[in-house]
Amino acid sequence: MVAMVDSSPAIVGVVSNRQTVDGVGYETVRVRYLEALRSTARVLPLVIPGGLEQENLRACLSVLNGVLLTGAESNVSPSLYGGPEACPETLDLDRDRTSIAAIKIALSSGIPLLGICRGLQELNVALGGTLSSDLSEGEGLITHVENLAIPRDLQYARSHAVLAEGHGYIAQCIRHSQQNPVLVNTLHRQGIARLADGLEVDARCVDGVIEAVSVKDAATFAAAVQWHPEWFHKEDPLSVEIFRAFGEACRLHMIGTKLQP
Ligand SMILES: N[C@@H](CCC(=O)NCCCC(=O)O)C(=O)O
Repeated sequence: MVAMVDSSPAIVGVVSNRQTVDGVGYETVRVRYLEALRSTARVLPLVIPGGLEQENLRACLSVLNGVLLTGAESNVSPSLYGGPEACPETLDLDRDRTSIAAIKIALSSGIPLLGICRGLQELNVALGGTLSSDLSEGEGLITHVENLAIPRDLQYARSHAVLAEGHGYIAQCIRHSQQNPVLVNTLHRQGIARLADGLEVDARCVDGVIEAVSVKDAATFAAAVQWHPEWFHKEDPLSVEIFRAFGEACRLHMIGTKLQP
């Protein structure tokens, strides 16, 4: 008798951005994130549109084995963490609604979660933390924002060191990659101000800014980074480590759900 091997891939939802160009609305995801999921995490990405109703989002997550929260130019609405009012053009309330709800459902159902840049900020806010709306106003902080006047590859070049601390998922990835401290890229204006109680710090920049976090006592991989591992997902040892660890957790989730009666 020939044993049947199920080769279907784990499926990872990617929350998209709502953007308006020439008066027309679009849901967008940068292709680099989808490529990192397909070729390095070895999972199948599916886009989750922003602004989904709670019921439909639950239905969506019930067939997923992981959630990726990408970076975005838009900021998390300060109304979600008691911050100062922001210009509406800088926000994406549809994405906020979907991401925050998706984080809560994923964590309560043991679905693996990876946040990148805005995704890290969403995770902190979803769990009750706050954000600094402009890190450049903090005394003694290095520049964390990208220079938009230079070519894209240079904007994503490694620019400052982060040092692992604790034993969370990203701290482990950094140590496995055998580079600690490790140089990362940086393309964000905002950052964590007060860390949510449910999170632990996995890495910090030399200036003290929190650069990576893990969910305390999570049932599975649930972590986020402030830098952009998707940019070097094929060749950079730490980026490969992060996407592989996430992919592995998604496959374990898939096997677990298939074994359930
Ligand atoms: N707007 C926030 C988050 C910054 C961020 O996620 N940048 C990534 C932009 C590129 C991308 O979409 O991947 C902040 O300024 O801190």
